[in-house]
Parts: sequence; structure tokens; C-alpha cells
Amino acid sequence: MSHNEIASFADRLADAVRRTGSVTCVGIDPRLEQLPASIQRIADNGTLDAQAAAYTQFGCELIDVVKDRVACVKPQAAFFEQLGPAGMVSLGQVIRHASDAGLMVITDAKRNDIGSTATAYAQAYLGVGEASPWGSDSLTVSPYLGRDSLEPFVEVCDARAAGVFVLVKTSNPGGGLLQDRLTDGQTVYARVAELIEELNQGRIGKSGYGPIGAVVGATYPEQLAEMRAAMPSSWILIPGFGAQGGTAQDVLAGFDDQGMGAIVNNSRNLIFAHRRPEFAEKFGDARWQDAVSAATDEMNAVLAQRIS
Ligand SMILES: O=C(O)c1cc(=O)[nH]c(=O)n1[C@@H]1O[C@H](COP(=O)(O)O)[C@@H](O)[C@H]1O
Repeated sequence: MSHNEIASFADRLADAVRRTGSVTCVGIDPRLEQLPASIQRIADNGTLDAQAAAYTQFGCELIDVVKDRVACVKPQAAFFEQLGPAGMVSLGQVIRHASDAGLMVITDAKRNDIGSTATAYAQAYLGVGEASPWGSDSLTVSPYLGRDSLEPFVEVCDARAAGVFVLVKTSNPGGGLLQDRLTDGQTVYARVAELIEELNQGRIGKSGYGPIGAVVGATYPEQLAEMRAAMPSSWILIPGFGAQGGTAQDVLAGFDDQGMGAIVNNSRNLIFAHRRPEFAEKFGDARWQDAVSAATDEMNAVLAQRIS
């Protein structure tokens, strides 16, 4: 399929959310020691290649479990990079499997650099089908290098119907050291939001959203409300739900009045659901896929109840 024939990233994400009735994003953050025993066994010989094979198997099986339950997945590049070249091949296989399964893929690699280098990152990651070697619908990026570092991503988003999620207000406790600083009477994160809103102008699709999304943590509900208002044209990726303490109540302010415009990531509490006491007893390690589906259904239900 040519990228010229496909709808914009923002519109495809809106369609996927509507089709699945889910705003959950399943974070694919594999950690060897937390994988089910049947998957860990693949890595028994202790090599990075074997561990990468385990990550591929886990990622693909996980995708098969959630593909009809959620709109999108977010593979976390760090865990794959940690394994060297074999891990990067595994990341590519997992992205491809998700895309083939009809899921929207956000590759979480938090990339960016000076403009000319940013172009290379954008070309590498963005665009499905034959458009890019990684084949992601979207990528997380840092705004730290300024507007000219984001513009190459915007150009590639335009050319390939792709999207990015720019770090605005991150979920970690220390993010405020820089993000909350006041400059000209405005926080740094609010200045980033202003830039995102500017970049989306002229690019807004029928969903009402543009290709430049924002990352705002579930752990900062007040700032999430502030950012929803500041960026009416921006999809918000909300991480920090579950393991980091964010609740359904905390993420409500990220949605528009149609219950759209935001997706809520959960990694550990979904993908390792077989380790959570309430699911461990019922399903155990051997039925880890059932634990993932139960945890995903539960998160979908809790969010749907609050958002509607
Ligand atoms: O960009 C992200 O997705 C991200 C931004 C942020 O502010 N906080 C944050 O936790 N993340 C990512 O979201 C995932 C959260 O994982 P869990 O805490 O296991 O749900 C990890 O892959 C983080 O790298």
C-alpha cells in the first residue's frame, strides 16, 4: 500500500480507537526476569541472540492476544537495544507483527538531534509498508533541541502519513526540574505545548487532530488538564497508568468531550499480568496470555466507564 493512499496518522488513530472501543495502549517493555517461564526457556543458553528470540516470541504472542482488544501498542526500544543487534532485529519483527495485525504502532525511542540528523531518525522510523525500515506509525521524540529539530519529523509525517509524540510533561518524579521551570512567565512544558499546537496548524484531519502528539504523564493530572486545553489539536499519549500509580480518575482530563484525543499506556501491569496477585492465582504463569487478556479487558472497562 502506498503511503499516499492512507489516511493521516491522527485520523487512523481515531478510527482505531472507535473500531476497538479502546483507548488503551499496550506497552511492550520486555524484561527477561519477568517473562513467563515458557518464554524465558527460549533464552536458556544465556546468549543475547536467544534472549532476543524470547522477546520476539513474547512480543508476537502478546500482540496476538491484544490485537482485537486495543487500538495501539508501544514497543519500548530500550529493552531491545539492550540486547545489541539481535535485539534490534527483534524490535523490527515485533513492530512488523503488530502492524500486520492491524494495530497502530508507536515506537518509543525518544529520539531527536539537530535537524539534519533528525531527518535520518524520521526516515528510519516513520511510515508503514515500504516507507521505512522500522515501519512505525509514530515515534516518541524529545523537544529539547528546539523547533528546527522537530520540523524534519513534521515533514516526514506529512510525506508518510505518520505521527510523533513529543515529550511535554513526563511521568517521572524528576521531570519537573527542567520541564516546570518558568521562562517569560510560562513553564517550559507549556512552551513545548505551544510549539506543538503551532506545528499542527494546517495539518488537522477530519478527526480534529494533527500528526504532532504530546506525552503527558498520568502522574500529573492537573497538568494533564492544563495541557488538554493548551493543545486542542494534539493527541496525548498518557503513560504512567498502573505501575507508576496513575489511575482512571487521573487520566480523565486528557480526553476531549467525545472521549477521544488521548490514549493511555500501560506496560508492566498488562504484559506481566500473570505476576499480579489477582491474576496469578486464577491463571498462573502457564496461562499468561489469559492473564494479559483479563487485565486488558479490565483496563478497557475501567476507562470506558469513566470516559463515557
Ligand atoms: O514516552 C513514554 O512512553 C513515556 C514517557 C513518560 O513520561 N513516562 C513513561 O513511563 N514513558 C514510557 O512508558 C512506559 C511505562 O511503563 P509502565 O510503567 O510499566 O506502564 C515505559 O516504556 C516508559 O519508558
